[in-house]
Amino acid sequence: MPPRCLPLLLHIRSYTTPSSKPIVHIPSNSSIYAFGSPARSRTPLIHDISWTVREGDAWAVVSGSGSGGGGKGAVFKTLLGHTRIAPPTQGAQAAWAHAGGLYPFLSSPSESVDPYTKIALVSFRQRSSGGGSGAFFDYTARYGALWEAEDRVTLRGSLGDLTAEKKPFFEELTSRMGLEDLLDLPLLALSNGQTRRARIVKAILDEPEVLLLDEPLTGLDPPSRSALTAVLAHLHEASSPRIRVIIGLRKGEHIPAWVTHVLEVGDGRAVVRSPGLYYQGVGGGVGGLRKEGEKMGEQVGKAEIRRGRIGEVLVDMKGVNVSYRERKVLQNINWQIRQGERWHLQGANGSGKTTLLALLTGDHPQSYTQRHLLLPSFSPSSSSSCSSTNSSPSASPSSPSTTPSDTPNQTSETNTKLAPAHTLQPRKRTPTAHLRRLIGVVSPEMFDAFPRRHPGMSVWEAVGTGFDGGFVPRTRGAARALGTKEGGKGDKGGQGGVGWVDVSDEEVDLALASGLEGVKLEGVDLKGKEGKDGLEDEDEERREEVRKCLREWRVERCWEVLSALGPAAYAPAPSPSPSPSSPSPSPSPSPSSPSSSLSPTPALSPSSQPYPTPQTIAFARTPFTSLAPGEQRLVLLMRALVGRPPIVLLDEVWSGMDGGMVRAARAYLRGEGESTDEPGEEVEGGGAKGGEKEGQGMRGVDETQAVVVITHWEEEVPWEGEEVRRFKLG
Ligand SMILES: Nc1ncnc2c1ncn2[C@@H]1O[C@H](COP(=O)(O)OP(=O)(O)OP(=O)(O)O)[C@@H](O)[C@H]1O
Repeated sequence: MPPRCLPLLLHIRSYTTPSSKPIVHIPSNSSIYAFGSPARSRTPLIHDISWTVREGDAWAVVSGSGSGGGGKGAVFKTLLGHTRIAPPTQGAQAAWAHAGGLYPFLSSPSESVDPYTKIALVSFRQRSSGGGSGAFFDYTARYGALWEAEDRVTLRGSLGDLTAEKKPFFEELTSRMGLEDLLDLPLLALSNGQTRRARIVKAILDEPEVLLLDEPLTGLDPPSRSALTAVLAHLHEASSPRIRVIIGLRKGEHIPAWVTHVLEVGDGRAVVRSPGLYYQGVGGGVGGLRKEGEKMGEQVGKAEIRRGRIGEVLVDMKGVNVSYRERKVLQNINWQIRQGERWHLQGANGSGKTTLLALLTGDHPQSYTQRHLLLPSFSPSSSSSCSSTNSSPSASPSSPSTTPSDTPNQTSETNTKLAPAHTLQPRKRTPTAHLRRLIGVVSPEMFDAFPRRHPGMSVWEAVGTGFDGGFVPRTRGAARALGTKEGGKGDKGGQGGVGWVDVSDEEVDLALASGLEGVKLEGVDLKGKEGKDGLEDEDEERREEVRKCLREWRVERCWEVLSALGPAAYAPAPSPSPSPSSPSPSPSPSPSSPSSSLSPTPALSPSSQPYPTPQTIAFARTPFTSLAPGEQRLVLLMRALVGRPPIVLLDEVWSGMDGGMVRAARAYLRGEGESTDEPGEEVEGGGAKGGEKEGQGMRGVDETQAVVVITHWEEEVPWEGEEVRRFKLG
């Protein structure tokens, strides 16, 4: 896409003299509140904001750290009329309203205009989910034949009817944005980057007066990024159509050259900066990812490689192909993924990265037709095992066996080691439900599809769905078990089920048949006591012990990820009250509510404090839907990690998160908290010097797990150098 200019942009409509009134105006020292909160009794989302956008300005709104992901989100909500702006005095309020309110340039004494019909937002969120109902929607539909009429709407059809006058502009724009060859594809078939570009093009063609683009460059490959930046620069200069663009960026993200002003939002404050000054305040790397002077990834990968810990094969594909009629998307792909490996999956938008991952997760129907696609599955013939370590999964065991014969019956002595618990099988023979348990996924599709309709689903419940990779909270028995009376309709667990995770009969069976790791199960004979009287009773007893054991491990895991990635890690607060950035009405924790299961091992704490802290407990109870999008993303990352699955897929994992969240997540993935808290110095030959707890505690992924990261930004991969392997799709 050569950087041609867009002459047509400038001539499509006759130039109209710009209004001398400001485009956006928030009077000095105003506060912004979520709707429904009384002015003086609640913490504002943003306080002391003064902001005026004038004709010709080009603004970027940047989330600073400590914003809880709601920083720029709160500003965008305000621009869309979804918050209440409170000027400091009644006089200021009256003057502001008289001058035209938030959008003075749209106020006209002669005609009444609803300004919000003139404003459009394109967010990093990809597709509309469940028709906006919050129900789960099948994000895998695009991989199969598209049957429904609505699924067959083409990109061209979705862009609306074109007048003859607009047609040249349309052609120029779609060509510049690399969409011309995709116009006749079903909208649903487009890749994430293609969809994002298409949505921006549609918004431009609709010619709003103000266009809000939240993280428009996220997920775009470098050529698409340059093309979009150039189009936006021309749009900024164009007098017709006159579209004022305001972009939202993460702190540290590259600020396009045409941006003239920056509004930085964080910690409930908004500060105006010039882009030049702003650059000085930002550390290196993308998205504020790297701390100054930080050298990434020296501890984990290299040490593990030295120790020869790179392990068994988890995925094996040879000659893999995917095509849709004549459109060949993947051709002859050979790839092996092993334990301990950290992969960076690269490729331009539309090169097939998501398709490849959908083969691994079994979501893609063509995964069944591959001749050589071996995936992990629970091995029915491997023996049970129960580890005394804390770092490995329960019903999501982490050490594979390439052949069932590698796993002879084990005694209780071997139960203290990582035990083989799953095996490689052809996709055809691998139940998809097993793949859901064995592969943790964060992706734009998952973010969009994750159901938000479940009444009051708490953060705890959302995280807990990661144990089986499903979408339905698993806290049915919580109210009874925890002895709470609060389990009303929609809150079956009482207090959001916090401190409880159900373990199904099927999971107990799986644990008994395939292995059970990471769980203290002293004295439980998983093989049964054959020949004794009352075998049935003993079986039942054993099953209940296994269930209890799994449940305790799961509860502990939930607290670990919530502590490592929750607000205590990204926005530590001195008191348990919710941070201003969190719009959620988190109940403050009552000292009586945590049951004994709310007090897991203090040694796992990221700081010297025992966890969970009151702040973490309050966060666990918060309704998932009330979180800012960045926080929801982080919760879905917790969900992907909580079961310690052997494979973790991180697709565009940082979008929507602020700098503090990204840093907390990277530190957890790389085990930085672990090395600071528990010295456990790594030594050649394995083990850890003086570190009984090596591999335990605050390490998001360990050497038995493989991670695949998909991003167009090298800097976004949490590991670097020789510890990262690269797989590039052409
Ligand atoms: N049902 C379909 N019919 C035709 N083409 C399809 C269909 N589904 C996907 N494609 C095409 O397959 C290609 C690969 O899509 P995929 O989502 O895997 O790309 P990607 O590498 O993940 O891109 P991005 O970086 O934008 O996320 C795209 O060009 C897409 O248009």
